[in-house]
Amino acid sequence: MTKILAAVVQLQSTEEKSRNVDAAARLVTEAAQRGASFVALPELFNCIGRWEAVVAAAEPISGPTSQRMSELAANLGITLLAGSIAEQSEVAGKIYNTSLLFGPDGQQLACYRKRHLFDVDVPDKVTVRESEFVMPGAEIVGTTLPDFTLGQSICYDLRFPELFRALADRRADVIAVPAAFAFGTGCDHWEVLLRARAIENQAFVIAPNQHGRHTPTLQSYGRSMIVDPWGTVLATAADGESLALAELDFQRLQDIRRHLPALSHRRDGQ
Ligand SMILES: NC(=O)CCC(=O)C(=O)O
Repeated sequence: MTKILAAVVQLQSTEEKSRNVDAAARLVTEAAQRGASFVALPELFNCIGRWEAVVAAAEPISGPTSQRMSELAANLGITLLAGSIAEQSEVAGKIYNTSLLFGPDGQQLACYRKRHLFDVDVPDKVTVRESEFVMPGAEIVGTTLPDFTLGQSICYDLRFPELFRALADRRADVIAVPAAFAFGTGCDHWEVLLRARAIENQAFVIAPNQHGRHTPTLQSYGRSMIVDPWGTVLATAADGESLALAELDFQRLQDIRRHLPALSHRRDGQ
């Protein structure tokens, strides 16, 4: 198959897990009913807010949220990227920020732990120290699916082109960026970075984001997006909890790579 319909789910998650998981399930179901066979949820979709609340909500990988997502994928017969959840770690008081991938039979196909942690202090825009609560992941994850190879990242990873190049080296056709990208930085950086990563790695970029205010000091930018390998934005979510859908045409991807073979023009293997 050279074409599939993909969907990104935009959420305004809270600290209330059951509400968030129900909202996610409702929009994933709507996306599947509209024909999407690959659906992606945003970062920390099942609980976002104060870090203490996120840590308290952490689950093992095969916990209630992943079981619900596995069942959802199987019932709908779709491939589901469960954006990220807080995963319990071996260190007290710390979690992993973990993205899980489920196949159409409900099987867990991949697990990616966010590698780059958002420790920033941008005056009047955003101040966060994710590493106080989150352990960095070590692995780079690319998974070959029947229709395409998926590379995984999470949010702040978007600023590290070397991760995306490593995913391109693993032959990623689609790179997922589930995010809770901050409003303060998102206005200027979100779309530019997504389009740059798509163009330079000649891959579709699937970027479900959180939108709106989660706490008085934490606000996400929204504008969840699907970008094609030419850098064209194929779909953007409206503000609020919503969906954006777009066709991924893998023949077009191959054509772009053939006509403009920049990835094979790299010097010194870089
Ligand atoms: N959750 C995150 O990693 C946020 C990253 C972000 O907002 C950025 O500007 O980078």
